[in-house]
Amino acid sequence: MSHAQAAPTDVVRVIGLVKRYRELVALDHLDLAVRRGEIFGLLGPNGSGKTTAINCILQLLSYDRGTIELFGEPMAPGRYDLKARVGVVPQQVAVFDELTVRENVDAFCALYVRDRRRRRQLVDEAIDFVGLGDYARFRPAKLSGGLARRLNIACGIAHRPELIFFDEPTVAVDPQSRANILDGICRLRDEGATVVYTSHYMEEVEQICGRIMICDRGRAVAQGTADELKRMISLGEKITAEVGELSEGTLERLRGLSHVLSADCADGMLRLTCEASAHNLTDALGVLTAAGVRLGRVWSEPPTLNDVFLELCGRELRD
Ligand SMILES: Nc1ncnc2c1ncn2[C@@H]1O[C@H](COP(=O)(O)OP(=O)(O)OP(=O)(O)O)[C@@H](O)[C@H]1O
Repeated sequence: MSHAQAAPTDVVRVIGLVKRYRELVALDHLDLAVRRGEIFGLLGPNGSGKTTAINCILQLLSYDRGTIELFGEPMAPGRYDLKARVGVVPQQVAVFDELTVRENVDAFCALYVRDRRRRRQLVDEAIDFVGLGDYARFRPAKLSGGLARRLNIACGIAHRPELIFFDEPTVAVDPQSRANILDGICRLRDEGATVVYTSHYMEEVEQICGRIMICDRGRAVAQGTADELKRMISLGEKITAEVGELSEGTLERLRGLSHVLSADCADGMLRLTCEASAHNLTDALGVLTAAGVRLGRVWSEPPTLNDVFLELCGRELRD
């Protein structure tokens, strides 16, 4: 993959990042460019290097090679001026058990904001933002998993950072908190923040991210919008049909259609994969009808990001 293009609006720019843990190459010449005001998705299976990349960018981890710039300036462990402009919501909930919800948010905000009055306002806004107003006096142990995640988010965003990293914030979260979290991330973007969002949930990434980088084994496999990624693969359409008896000859005729990539039948289900074409369904139905095949339900689906991952990396996104 070519080096990330520098653009004046890039908020994060990473070039050739290499991180090794002994023999294991966790990041293998990773390039990354995140534009101001976007939600940028890092999509990859467990162990693909997403957390390592974030920790290197934040200088929480040393790395072997590579250049990292934030807001157009070189990032280094001592650049507290840059760090103050960044918010982090780590994968594991990391809060103080002995402090209340409100005291926790205040403690994190105090790392960046000295003025007490200003801080009181920011803390109130962050608690409101994640919908924890009724729990402000609770200690974290009393919160459900989803509410604890929301507290984690409030702690990461209270100081109004321009750039926010969310590392898998919806893992093991109930649907209501998940919707609240995704909605909150979009609102942060709408208010002007730039967001880097890591996940192995393709649906979430597709739902909220403008551009997406697919990563695997520490490498950037492909990047673009979800539509651009889907156009990078040969698969354009998946057709499924409930069928009665189907002869090997009919299957062969389906395989012979000009845009069909594969045709297989098992347990009364016919599955076709096709290149993008306007006539896949009518062509397939033509063959099936001519052969007198009894049909039940028939449906067609566009590729998913899992299909993109499968074709580019040779395995499922979630294994
Ligand atoms: N401290 C460590 N020592 C040795 N290997 C590590 C360490 N931390 C991470 N790794 C390895 O580096 C690779 C990348 O891990 P990383 O946690 O960055 O992936 P990830 O995409 O964030 O996945 P996950 O969602 O599971 O955290 C994995 O193979 C992991 O086992």
